[in-house]
Amino acid sequence: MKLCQTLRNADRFRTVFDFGGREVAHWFPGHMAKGLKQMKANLKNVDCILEIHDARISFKTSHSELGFYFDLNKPHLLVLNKMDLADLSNKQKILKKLENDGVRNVLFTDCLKQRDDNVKKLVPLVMELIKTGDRFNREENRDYCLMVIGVPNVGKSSLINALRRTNVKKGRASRVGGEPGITKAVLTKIQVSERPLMYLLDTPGVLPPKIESVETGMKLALCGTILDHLVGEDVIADYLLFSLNRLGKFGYVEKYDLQEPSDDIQYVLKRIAVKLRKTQRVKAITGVGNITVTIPNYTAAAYNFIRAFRKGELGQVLLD
Ligand SMILES: Nc1nc2c(ncn2[C@@H]2O[C@H](COP(=O)(O)OP(=O)(O)OP(=O)(O)O)[C@@H](O)[C@H]2O)c(=O)[nH]1
Repeated sequence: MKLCQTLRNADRFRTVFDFGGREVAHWFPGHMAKGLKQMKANLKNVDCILEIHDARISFKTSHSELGFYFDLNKPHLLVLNKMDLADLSNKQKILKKLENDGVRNVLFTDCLKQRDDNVKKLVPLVMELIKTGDRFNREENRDYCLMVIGVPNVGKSSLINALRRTNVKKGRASRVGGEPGITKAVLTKIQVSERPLMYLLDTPGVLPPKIESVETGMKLALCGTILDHLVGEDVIADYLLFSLNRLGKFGYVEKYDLQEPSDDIQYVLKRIAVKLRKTQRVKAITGVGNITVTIPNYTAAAYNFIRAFRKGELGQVLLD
């Protein structure tokens, strides 16, 4: 039954996405190199690195291409955040793949949840890693210091806030934003636990310098890592449709009152625009005078489609 569906889908939907000669280099601003340099310079002041990734792009992409890998001697914990948005039905496979890549310490988190049990596990887990490793020049320090690194908008500030909610019980420490690049202050030191006394160096979101494929760049864009306008909302929306169809996630059909799944982004955006009344009235000149016609606002529809995905309204996915 599943095989039949797969074969039917293979007939109906694109199996490869046409990136139209796009180049990733244009999407990544140069200031990120500065951020990376500052992080590297501060590594000697930390006991453990928290590398935070989006659980929807959790393994293939992140560790063949996105790993920061800059100090393999430091204890390292990979936090896969936004687990509420990820399809984790095959979690064991993800963990196995990561293990094959040499990543053994992994924690899935949902930082928006008021009390996430996994967030609670973070400090004890980090302590275990630090205790079994070598603190080098930090042996004398009574307090512990972590560095949180990750691409923009992945939830670094939210993780810090969740840690503080759990372990320090004081209000918000880090500003949380919906647009990539909101963590502007470089390397702010924030307390995240009282016992043991633990601080965390928050860093600005940076992309690793080497992103090999345009497809990885597009997945990052889809998850809100790169400012939409740098990539283009129309192409992000099309890649989203391509991905949903490929994964058999057809929640958009019911949400936007479509008759059936479609691979045609113009058609889907038109239906979304009609459903959400995102239409524009424009003047058209005809042979018999000016008339006003109503046309779909494709940009507004694409915006809504992408936002719905990012909020999890189109279902949980694993983009790798
Ligand atoms: N669904 C879901 N959304 C999350 C989670 N964690 C963070 N977010 C949302 O993701 C967006 C970015 O979160 P931030 O904490 O500002 O991310 P950041 O990595 O500090 O962002 P930069 O400052 O751009 O580097 C916000 O809209 C958060 O509400 C999560 O676990 N689940």
